[in-house]
Amino acid sequence: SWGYAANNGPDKWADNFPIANGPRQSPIDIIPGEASFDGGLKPLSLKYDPSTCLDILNNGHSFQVTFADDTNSSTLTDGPISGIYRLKQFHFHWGASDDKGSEHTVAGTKYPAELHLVHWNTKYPSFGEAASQPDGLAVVGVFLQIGDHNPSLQKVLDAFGAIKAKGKQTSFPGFDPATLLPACLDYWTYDGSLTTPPLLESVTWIVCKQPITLTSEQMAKFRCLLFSAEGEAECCMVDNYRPPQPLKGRSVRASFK
Ligand SMILES: O=C(Nc1cc(S(=O)(=O)[N+](=O)[O-])cc([N+](=O)[O-])c1O)Nc1c(F)c(F)c(F)c(F)c1F
Ligand SMILES: [Zn+2]
Repeated sequence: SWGYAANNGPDKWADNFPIANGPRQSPIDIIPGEASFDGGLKPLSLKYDPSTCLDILNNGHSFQVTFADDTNSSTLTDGPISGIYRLKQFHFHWGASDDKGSEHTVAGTKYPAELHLVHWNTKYPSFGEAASQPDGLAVVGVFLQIGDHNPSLQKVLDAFGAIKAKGKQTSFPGFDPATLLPACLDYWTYDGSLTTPPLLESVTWIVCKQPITLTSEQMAKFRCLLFSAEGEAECCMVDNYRPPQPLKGRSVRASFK
């Protein structure tokens, strides 16, 4: 199946997922000078309840922290979207070294990693149903850059021992994802897609301008996870990012001047 290696990586995804060459694919290179300020864009409203945090899982292409999404306890509202979107999970994309790893880039600049908080539109009955609708998902992207130690992220890293190999999962109660957000929630927004197969074109992307920080030692811990399952030849989980895709006429709006 799909992955990030030469034989099954982003350049091969179109073989099984022809939408890979579609009109609203993600990620993209964000060029700040070409984004248009939209005064009608509202500030993001992210309200997360730590008691909805369930577990942490190595899914073979990243690790994800999954949330109970049967009530409106952890939601995204306002910003560029209308209605209520529920948080389903968050995960990251990162590189084999600190000079690459993010999916979105900013005027060609790559960050060492990118956090994705995946939300679904509650006008649809379920995540799966929402994921097939053009306004079904909203993903908040946050860049990571090397700097100060990140105590909140350290709680996530401390769980890695239990999820080293593909398919491993462990309970992860009481984590507050709001502690992973930057202080300033200025953002760029555009219509895009999932950046992993099935690459569904159902995502309103909301990419924060301000990165969060972590140390190089913390970043190195991400690279201890494995793409491979127990008993298989060990393959380090690195470079699990799709490169930027053609804009194809889309406009990118900025919530800030
Ligand atoms: O739930 C999903 N989460 C997800 C999205 C991305 S993403 O990079 O595409 N993203 O949108 O941030 C990356 C990872 N990850 O762990 O790397 C993820 O686990 N993907 C997903 C799916 F797996 C399906 F089979 C499906 F039918 C569907 F609708 C989906 F949306
Ligand atoms: Zn992602």
